[in-house]
This record gives sequence, C-alpha cells and structure tokens, in this order.
Amino acid sequence: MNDFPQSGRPVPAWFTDAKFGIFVHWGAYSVSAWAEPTGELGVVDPDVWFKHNPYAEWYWNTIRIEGSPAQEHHRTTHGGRPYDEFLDEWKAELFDPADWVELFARAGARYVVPTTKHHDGIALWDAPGTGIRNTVHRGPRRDLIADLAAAVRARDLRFGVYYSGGIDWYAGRRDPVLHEDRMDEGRPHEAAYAAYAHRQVIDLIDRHSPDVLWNDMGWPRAGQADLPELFSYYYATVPEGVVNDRWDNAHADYLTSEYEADRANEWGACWENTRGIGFSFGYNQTEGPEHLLDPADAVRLLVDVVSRGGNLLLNVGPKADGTLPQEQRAVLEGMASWMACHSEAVHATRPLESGSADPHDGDPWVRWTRDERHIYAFVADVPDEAGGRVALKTRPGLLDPDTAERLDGDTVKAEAGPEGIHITSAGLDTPLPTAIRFATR
Ligand SMILES: CC(C)[C@@H]1NC[C@@H](O)[C@H](O)[C@@H]1O
Repeated sequence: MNDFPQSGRPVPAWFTDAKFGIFVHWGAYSVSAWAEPTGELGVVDPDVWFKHNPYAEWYWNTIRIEGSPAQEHHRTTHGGRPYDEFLDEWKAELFDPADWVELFARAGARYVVPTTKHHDGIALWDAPGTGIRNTVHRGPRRDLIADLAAAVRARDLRFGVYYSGGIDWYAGRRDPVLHEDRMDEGRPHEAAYAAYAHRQVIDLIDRHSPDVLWNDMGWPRAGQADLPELFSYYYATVPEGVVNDRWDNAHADYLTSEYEADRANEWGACWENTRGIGFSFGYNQTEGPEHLLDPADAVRLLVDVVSRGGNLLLNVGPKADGTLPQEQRAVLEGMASWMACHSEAVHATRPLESGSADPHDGDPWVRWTRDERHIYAFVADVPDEAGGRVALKTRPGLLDPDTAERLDGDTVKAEAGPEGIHITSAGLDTPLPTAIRFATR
C-alpha cells in the first residue's frame, strides 16, 4: 500500500503497480474531429490556447470564439449548424470494445478510463437527468460505457470513469471560455447543476463500481459540501478505488499532470501524467505524423514517468465509427511489441532510492527502475562512436555486473567501473530503450 499525503488514505497497490492506463476521449466531438494542431498544453502560449485550441473535444467552445479558424471551418464544412446535431450523426457502427481492450492489454495497460460525460454535457450512458441527450437514446443508441466496462473487466483490467464535473456547456453558461484566467466564468456552480452532477456520479458508481473516479475541471461550489459523503459512498462501494485530484482541492488520492502542465504535481509515491498520442484527446483529423508520438516516444515517456514514481494515462481518441485511428493503433502496437519482453521492468516496480543511480538525458538516454530482487537500467541513443559501451553512474557496489542480462535476450557484457558499471552491448543506439536487468547485491 502507498500512503499519499494529499488524502492520507493508503492508495491500493493495484494502482501504483499498474503504471500504465489508457484514457478514451470519445464523444459527439469525434464527429467534427477537428482542431488546429497548435501544440502541447503547458507549452502553447495561454493567450493563444483557446482561440486555437488543439483539443478537438473542445470544438463546441472553439467554434463559438469569434474569428477562430475552427469557427470558419465549422461554417464552411458544417454550415454553422448546431453542435448538438453531431450527436445524431455519431453512429459508432464499428465499435468493437473487445478489439480495443485486447490492444490496450497487449500494450501493457492495466486500467482503462473512458469519458462518460465531457464538457459538451453529452453522456455516453443513460445518465439520470439527461433526457435524450445521451448515446442510449440518440446517435449510437448504445450504452457505450457499459459495453466498454464489460470488455475491460472480461480482460481482467481495471475500469475507471472520467466525468466532467466542473464544465458542462449544456447546464452551464454557453459563453465560450476565452482564457484560462476566466475558466471559472464558463463553469456552472448553482445547486441544481451540483445535484445533477452528484446524481450522475452516484449512478456511475452504482452501475460500474469504477476502480478510478477521474473527475475533471473541479466541482460546482454548491455541491462541494456533499463531496465527503460522495467519496465515503464511493470507497464503501469500491474499497480499492482511487480518486484523482481535480475536485477543486476537496480531495485527492493522487495528483495529476497534463502534457507539460502541472508537472509540479509529479512527486511522491502516487501521481499520474496524462496526454494524447497527438496534441488532442478527442480524435483530430488534422493531426499528421509530425504531431504524434511514435512508439519510441511513447515508450520513453512511460519509462521516464515510471522511473520517477508515476503512472502514465495515455489517451486514444476513437473515430465516430468506433474504430481507433490507424496511426494511434500503430503506437499501441509498437508499445505492445516492446512490452512483450519489458513488462517486468515496468509493472509493479518502484523508483530507485535517490542518488543511487543517475538518470541521463541525451546520448545515451538512461532511466532506472527496481523491484525487490532486481534493478533495471533502460538505455537508448548510445552514440555510434561509443562502440556500444555505456558507463552507468551508480552508487559503488549497487549492482553485480556478473548478473547483467538484457530483457530482449541479446548479449550484454558488464564490468565494474570507477563510477559504477560499464556495459557493452550492440543495438543500444536506437531511440527505443532496452532494459538491462541486474540482481541487487
Ligand atoms: C486530461 C484530460 C482529461 C483533459 N482534461 C482537461 C479537458 O479540458 C480536456 O479536454 C481533457 O479532457
């Protein structure tokens, strides 16, 4: 069990052992599937962000910003018609949850978190209070959450739910959010909405006993007083459940960061970084290979996050028809090939004690993890001129060079050096990390 100072509640080991989850952003915005591939949150100038929002799931907001390219795209491509019509166009006719989950599992994911209601207020289940504004009564005419939950649990993965408690463009003001400094103006805080949202989260708990409650963008002020009761109900229903940190500081079993934003939250025994494979969570048809992680990027992101004690929640944005975009499938397939022989160096590991071995960026790229019996060195980008030799800086005596083994089965030679361990092995010059296992002394 891992204690976490935010909630003081021990975080179940399943979560800190899981290391890797898949987010799924799927909604009526997957029909429009359009945003400018501006860049990563935390890197793009906040003054530019909302008018040129790279998040395709924010389409309804972006098209209401005067002069935005999205507004022009919506006018020319969709005749400026109401966003709500995209729900009826959304058919999910090729949705095969078992196919998704098999790929997620092979890629090494141990939990899956779909959007149940994003900022557009459209529910992917027959959510109380939504009337026909959901995928059961319109569009797909399917309880997409129940279908995915069944497939996830059939594959022995954990199932969580994302819920946009803080923003709901149906229930709240419909003025577009123009700047992060004015985000609160776009958020509903009145009692009626708080009751509406509370009732829906309780319904998700009752239906699915979700292993993760992933709320987003805060919680309505009128409902804050009722959150302790909601969390108590959740933990009584799901004793091994975990709650994220986006409830307006009401509670957190763990902290989250998003792309390059809130990286200061990446500390302690339990945190999670999340991002899309490209610059968007919802499927964005304008993204090209230059905007996407490749498999090596995704593996390095996972290894770096895990080496520092975190989990990676990597997002896929399915198309409206229910297929995963081929370019996103390819990344997960690449991760699956790597994970086939590297899982033991990732899952259920922990960071090394501070100061016992140095990570390294550049050439070579080095990261470390450990479990009770082994220490794993991940090595990539070894310069050609080094002839396959790498000096791993470690505390003297930390590693036994005679126990060195490459997890992919290739040969590796190791010898004690003045600053730790020297290894010599072929094929470490690629961006895709290779793990070398050492027995701990
Ligand atoms: C991390 C992810 C859940 C993102 N949170 C903020 C949202 O505005 C964004 O669309 C996306 O859902």
